[in-house]
Amino acid sequence: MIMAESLPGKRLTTAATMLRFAWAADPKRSLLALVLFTLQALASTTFAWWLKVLLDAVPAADLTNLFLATGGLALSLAGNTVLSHGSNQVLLALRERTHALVERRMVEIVGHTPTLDIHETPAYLTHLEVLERETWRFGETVPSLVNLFATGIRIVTTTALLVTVSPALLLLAVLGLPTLLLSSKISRLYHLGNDRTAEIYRRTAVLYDLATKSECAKETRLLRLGPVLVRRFHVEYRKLIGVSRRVAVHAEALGLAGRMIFLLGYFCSLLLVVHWFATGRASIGDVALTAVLAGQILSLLASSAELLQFAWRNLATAGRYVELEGISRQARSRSTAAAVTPARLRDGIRLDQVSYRYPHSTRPALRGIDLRLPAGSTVAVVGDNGAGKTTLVKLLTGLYLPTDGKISIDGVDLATLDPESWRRRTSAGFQDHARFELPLREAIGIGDLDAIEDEAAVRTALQRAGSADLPAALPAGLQTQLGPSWTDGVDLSGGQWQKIAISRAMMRTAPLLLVLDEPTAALDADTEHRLFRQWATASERIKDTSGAITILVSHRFSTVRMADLIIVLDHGELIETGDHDELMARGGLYADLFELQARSYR
Ligand SMILES: Nc1ncnc2c1ncn2[C@@H]1O[C@H](COP(=O)(O)OP(=O)(O)OP(=O)(O)O)[C@@H](O)[C@H]1O
Repeated sequence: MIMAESLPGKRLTTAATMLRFAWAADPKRSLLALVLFTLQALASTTFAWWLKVLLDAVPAADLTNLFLATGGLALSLAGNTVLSHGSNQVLLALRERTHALVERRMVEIVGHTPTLDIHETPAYLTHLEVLERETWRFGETVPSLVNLFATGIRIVTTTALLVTVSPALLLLAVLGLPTLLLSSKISRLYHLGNDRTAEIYRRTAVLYDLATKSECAKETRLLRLGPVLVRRFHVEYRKLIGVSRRVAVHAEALGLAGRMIFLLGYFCSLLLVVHWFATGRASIGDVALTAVLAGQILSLLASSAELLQFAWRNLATAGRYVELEGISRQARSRSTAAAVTPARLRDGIRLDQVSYRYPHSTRPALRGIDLRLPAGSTVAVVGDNGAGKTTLVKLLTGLYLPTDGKISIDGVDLATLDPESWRRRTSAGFQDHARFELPLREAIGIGDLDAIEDEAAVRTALQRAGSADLPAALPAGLQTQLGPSWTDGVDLSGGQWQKIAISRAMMRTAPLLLVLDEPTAALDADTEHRLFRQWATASERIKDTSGAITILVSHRFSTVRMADLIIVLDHGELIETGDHDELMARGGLYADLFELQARSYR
């Protein structure tokens, strides 16, 4: 995994990405920020110059220079005040726009990634979480870079003025280096702190949701989980504060150490100049100039250390974005050299030695699967909990790529198919379906975006899902707003939500692959049986035109037995295939499971 702070080369790419963001979000304001911040830095530097002119003019009673310096000082101050007001306004607007752009890009990155890796790899989840909290950092890119540059110029010019008193005072600037060097170490500490707290944040978010989300309300109350949740929430929060405090103390200690080294140098230089004054080698103006300028260098170093830390932390956050973008791009790049999904299936789907291991899992969820799903067939997948059924259907729909082996669609490797074109020809309904809080028509219509406005298509999908009567049961029919979080929203029963998920899967009229992963679990066995018979008849009707394959994952053998092909999985391995009669005759796991269920119904 690439961390922005561990690879200097990556930092440059990251910095370039951040600048591109600021430019894309608001080119005019980015330019304006650049100009205003540079002018502000110049105004502050001229202030030190006019101060020197004033101090030199006092002992010589040079009235012209005294008036000139007074005017210059007033102008520098006024310029600084006006410019800092203007640059802050620009900064606020730039920050808002960049923040909005980054959020939009994050939605694109996550939403357009065809596979599920980003959601299931802990390191990527950490990136997502930190980015969610820190997208505002992208808006700081231009100002923090300009500020850093301007502070650098001010340090150099102030040191140059100091050298006019004595070159020995150059040492003062050298003693400021530890402060600057330590700033990158300090920001690394904060970055690692973010990594360490991400999981704790996740746990507090889970506990918060458990305590506040309506889906959990029944169980949390019946189980009297309230006090337990509050206690655990406090424990996690204490951990969070503990880690953050430890990081802050460590960082502050380092920062303080750097500043103490400089302070020591500051006092030594003052003593030295006072000594020169006492021995007649320096004027009172030199003492005053050293006291003012050395103090200025001190505050400039402190602010540049802070700016550096800030810039490193911005880069570290942006590094997380760059990494996620890379993963998304890699996943999407498949579509560029991609083969196009066939208009109809002739041969079917083949799996050759297909294995899949989840990220960070030691055991494969599927191992060495060899299988042929003939075009036009209805296929049932059975097996105990955790056998790998859902993993198999996620591989077939392209949500994961096999870690080994190959899945071919009519001889074409699925990994080389344009994911978009394959998605357009697949439909799926899952047991853990999403509850889209949209108007009913849209919650179903999104099953086929091309037909989302087509009310007749939505009604046909409802019919095919055996739910034609659902709109009539809701206050505004197809226009009913779903979801309890809306003022006029309606919450539904688990079975009704499931009917919507199945209707969504029925929106496509000619999919090549229809996957139903226990979407009927909340319906009674008779309804499931009737629906599957209906789908099997429908796919029989269209099999000559599309060669569609229907895959059903179910624990109900009364439905499973109707399938043309039954696949039996056990601990990630394919142990039996055949139709019901063949598998019963074999007397293996399928026959045992079937008998067991049949007995309980007798
Ligand atoms: N996101 C994930 N990360 C890591 N392991 C996972 C993930 N999802 C599933 N697994 C593991 O993969 C194995 C197969 O899971 P899968 O969901 O495919 O089983 P299943 O046969 O569909 O089970 P069920 O009948 O309970 O739905 C299980 O051991 C499970 O713990």
